[in-house]
Amino acid sequence: MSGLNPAQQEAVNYLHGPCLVLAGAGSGKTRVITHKIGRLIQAGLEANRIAAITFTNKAAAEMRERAKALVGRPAREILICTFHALGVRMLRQDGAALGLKPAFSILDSDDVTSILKDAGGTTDAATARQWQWAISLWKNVGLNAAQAEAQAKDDLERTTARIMARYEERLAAYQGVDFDDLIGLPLKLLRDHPEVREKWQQQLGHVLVDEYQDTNATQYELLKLLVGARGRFTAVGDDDQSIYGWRGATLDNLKKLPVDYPTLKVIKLEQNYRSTSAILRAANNVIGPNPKLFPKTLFSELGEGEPVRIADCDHEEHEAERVVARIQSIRANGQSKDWKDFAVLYRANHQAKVLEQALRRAQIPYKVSGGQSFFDRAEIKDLCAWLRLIVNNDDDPAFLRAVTAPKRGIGHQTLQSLGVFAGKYKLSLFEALFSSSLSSAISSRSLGGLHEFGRYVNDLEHRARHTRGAEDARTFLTEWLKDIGYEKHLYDGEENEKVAAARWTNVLEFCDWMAQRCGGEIDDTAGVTTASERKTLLEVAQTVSLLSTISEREQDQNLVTLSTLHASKGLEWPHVILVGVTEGMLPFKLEDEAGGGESVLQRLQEERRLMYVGITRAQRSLVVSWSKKRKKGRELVAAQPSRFIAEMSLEKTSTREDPREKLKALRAEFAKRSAESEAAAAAAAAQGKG
Ligand SMILES: Nc1ncnc2c1ncn2[C@@H]1O[C@H](COP(=O)(O)OP(=O)(O)OP(=O)(O)O)[C@@H](O)[C@H]1O
Ligand SMILES: [Mg+2]
Repeated sequence: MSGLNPAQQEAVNYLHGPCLVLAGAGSGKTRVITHKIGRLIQAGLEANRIAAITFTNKAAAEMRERAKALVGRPAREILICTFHALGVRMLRQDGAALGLKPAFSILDSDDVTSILKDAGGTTDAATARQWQWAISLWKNVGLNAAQAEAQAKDDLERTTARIMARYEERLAAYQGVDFDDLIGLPLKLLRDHPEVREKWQQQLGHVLVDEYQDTNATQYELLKLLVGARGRFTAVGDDDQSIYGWRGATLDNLKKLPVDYPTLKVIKLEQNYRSTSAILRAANNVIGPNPKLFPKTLFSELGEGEPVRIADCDHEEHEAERVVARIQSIRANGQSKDWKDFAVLYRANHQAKVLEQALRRAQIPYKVSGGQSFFDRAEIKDLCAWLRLIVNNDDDPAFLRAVTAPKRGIGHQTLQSLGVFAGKYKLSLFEALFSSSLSSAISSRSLGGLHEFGRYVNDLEHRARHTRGAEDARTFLTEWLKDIGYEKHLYDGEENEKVAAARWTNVLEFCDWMAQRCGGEIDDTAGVTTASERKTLLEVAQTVSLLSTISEREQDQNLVTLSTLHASKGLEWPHVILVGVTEGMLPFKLEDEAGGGESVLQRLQEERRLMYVGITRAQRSLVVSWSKKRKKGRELVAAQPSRFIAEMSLEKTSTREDPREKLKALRAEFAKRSAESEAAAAAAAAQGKG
């Protein structure tokens, strides 16, 4: 119980009923979850009967580390994962009740787009993505295609609902599930199959949920069915940090809890342990104008600290230069030595580019989180497609990708004929390939190529099933890449040799990572299998498509973080710089998109929460920067500081950084450095002589 205040202790000790911890940023909610895991184990609950649900894989990995430090070995048996990974586990174990094979495929967003293009008869990706968006929102509120059509408000919605019906048929045929199904199908499973529900309710002794404010309606229903009438759960959250409304998350889940669980114990935490008073005041001022779901007060005992600074910049590049100068000057004056003490946060992914360029020029090491993930790279997607196909032969999108990566003389025409044939006989592409009547549709030469491919996949599957442990996996992967000639394929397909080499390095890194998983050396943060046991390549391949980042490895590296505000949730850094706090960027274009589902006011409130999340990531220093020009398409337009800057109502003690002062400091810094390097050169020369 050390390291917990009385309110936290109360939450941690309340073991046998429903409990909600509702509190502002940095008040130790996540700490309550990790300590409560320890307390539950101490009270005799078996580790494998505890489930802790986090918002991202990365948060799960961190929580597992903390749990390990608290309870030691049993930590590996606790189910610590996202709602989606929990869904995967449930479907692998019990999906048969829904007609799902244990080896079903998880389709990523690109797969979904291409299936929708096909289902809706368009080649336009933008249109397909619009459908995708609408379908996802429907699924998140628990509507199926028929229900969506029944409640459609206009022709567009009706058409989309019909496309959804065709899309769902295809998923069933592929044995594929999309991300929303990872919540929707487990929910259906528990609803419609009492014996499965009973099993899970018996199995789970306590469920803990972090970032509860960002759960959606289906996740809430799933949670309810998992915990059953006993309601042994602990949810922690902060209504002021709800920032995924646009993806279907709803604060109704907070309002419903006391109604659905009349014995709910509500605990509030008021002390913030993260930020200085100056930072906390700015945060409280910003969130002030939002309507209050629950009244909250937050205080800090970390002292007043540095004033929050505002940086007025001329344009984006100028902003990026000042970010660099800020980081360098904090390091120069000895306040922080580590790169990992810094984070630069922004509203939209595309804002990272200018920052990356400036950091590279200054040779500052950084990582981009919440941006393009390792698994989104073309070469990694190729390899994943092969692995998916090995795991589930009926995965048509994976088939189409693998059969052309690398190209093996099977042309577009052949694949199209194969597709038509498969459609006619309701077969997957892989099944169709071995059909005896396929020869009527395809030339014998092409048929030879297809059969060879099919036999090769079967052979790989057989070998992958019997490849266990890191060393064998390494051999398998090396041989496989050689067999298919993947390295040559990369170099042939890329004019720039450096780019090809970088892509090949990614491939090797991926294989290494797969091998480590086979050896049980890496915790499986998706929680699909238990960590630390040796696994077969086939088992590891099954979980691959769910893991969206390899960033677990980056965790300990000493790098500056660039991140979207959304991806920064739950994290903290000593020094934070919020960039692009410019009207139109944050809040993001409110007017342009007015008339959507939400009102402009609701959207403004969500943007304000996003600003609050950003400010409250900072522990010791915070700079908020904006620029007088912002990009609108290709043009630069005049811009105003965000209204949130005024809303922070910084007192007079807060400084607006004066660029001239900065320049003076930088010049001094430059002079100091050149003196240092001259001295170093002189010393080296002297040594040379000696
Ligand atoms: N009782 C405590 N004593 C000292 N430090 C604490 C205490 N509780 C939490 N902390 C520290 O305060 C910081 C914030 O805690 P934590 O991340 O759990 O807050 P949170 O409420 O989950 O924040 P967020 O809303 O951003 O997710 C962490 O560095 C944590 O270790
Ligand atoms: Mg937290």
